Amino acid sequence: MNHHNKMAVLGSGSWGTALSLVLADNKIEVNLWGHKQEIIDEINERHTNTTYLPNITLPQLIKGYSDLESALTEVNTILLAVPTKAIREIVNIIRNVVNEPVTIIHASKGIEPGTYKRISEMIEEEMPSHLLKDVVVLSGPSHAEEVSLRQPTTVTAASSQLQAAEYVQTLFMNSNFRVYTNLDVIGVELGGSLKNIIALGAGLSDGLGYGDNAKAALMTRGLAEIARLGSEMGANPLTFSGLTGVGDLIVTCTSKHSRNWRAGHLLGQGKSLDDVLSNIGMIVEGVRTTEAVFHLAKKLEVEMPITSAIYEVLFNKKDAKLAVDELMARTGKSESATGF
Ligand SMILES: NC(=O)c1ccc[n+]([C@@H]2O[C@H](COP(=O)([O-])OP(=O)(O)OC[C@H]3O[C@@H](n4cnc5c(N)ncnc54)[C@H](O)[C@@H]3O)[C@@H](O)[C@H]2O)c1
Ligand SMILES: O=P(O)(O)OC[C@H](O)CO
Repeated sequence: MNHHNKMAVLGSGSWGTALSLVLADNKIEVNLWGHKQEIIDEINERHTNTTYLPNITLPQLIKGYSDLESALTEVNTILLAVPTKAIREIVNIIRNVVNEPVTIIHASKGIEPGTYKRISEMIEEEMPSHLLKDVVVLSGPSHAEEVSLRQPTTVTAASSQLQAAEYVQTLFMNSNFRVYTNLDVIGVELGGSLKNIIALGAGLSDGLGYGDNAKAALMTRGLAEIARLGSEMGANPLTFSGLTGVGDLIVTCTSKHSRNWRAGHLLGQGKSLDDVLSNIGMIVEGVRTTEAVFHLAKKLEVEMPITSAIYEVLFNKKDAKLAVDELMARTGKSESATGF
């Protein structure tokens, strides 16, 4: 049973549209807001969003809005599915429109360069506390392309308030979309954001022509880096063994749908970063997250050799093969020395 029958989803790209479809399947009316008028017109007139989800028909319960104020009318639960770089701007508009406390769910995956903030921290900073009921993060191994085909998917709703996480579980859960709850917001947000760095690395490795051994090494030692930084930042290390840690790492490093893997793959084949990003045409969150985490790791003195290598390839044009050679040539380490 759902507690509410109307929600606003902000962001009409792949993920916002796919999650709107899950909500509509659960008989929730969705006000889907986006800033591109032609996409909103297509959603309302043809019930499709072919730029992001070709061959999918959207349920009638989804209505497109290009005016944010109208999209937020009579809703007390708002889902954000925009790139991390747009979060502060959108929350600032929300705060000027709503009069009652709202629950904000976010489904974005990133860390802000410069401030090193997680998305829930940015939301809490921008939203006055009397207008913010709860913040919940929805994360896990979930490509929009498969969710929109109603293929089995599992995710996690995390909040410091169990009731809020359970509320979001109830909103989204159905026979194709299974939702777990978790109280470890830090671990869930970091797992979902940092796996994108490692997915760029997995794509680079594949693009260079390396095999499954190399990719397994990147994923495993990448997870060790994620857990090392995450523990330092207050996450429960066990969270990284769950859906939002190893689960999302697997799906992003091994799936043809992943924008981050595809970006790494093109880079590994010798394309420039600018060409790669314009070729993909959708948000590749791992690029900005690599920048943020490279500097954060330096500040916290956490060893993250894979992240550093990917940073050098992305931002200092280091040859990707040389970066792999240097990772392999590091001094011998003990796998069990730190637990990671
Ligand atoms: N696509 C997926 O399968 C998937 C799954 C889980 C999480 N996510 C996360 O969801 C977030 C959104 O990703 P996506 O795949 O939907 O991206 P996308 O590129 O498909 O769509 C992003 C949408 O945001 C819009 N946008 C960009 N800048 C904006 C701004 N300043 N204001 C308002 N709208 C803006 C774009 O026009 C586009 O409609 C990312 O953080 C991503 O990591 C994506
Ligand atoms: O397509 P990506 O690489 O942005 O990954 C999408 C999701 O985060 C996978 O869970």
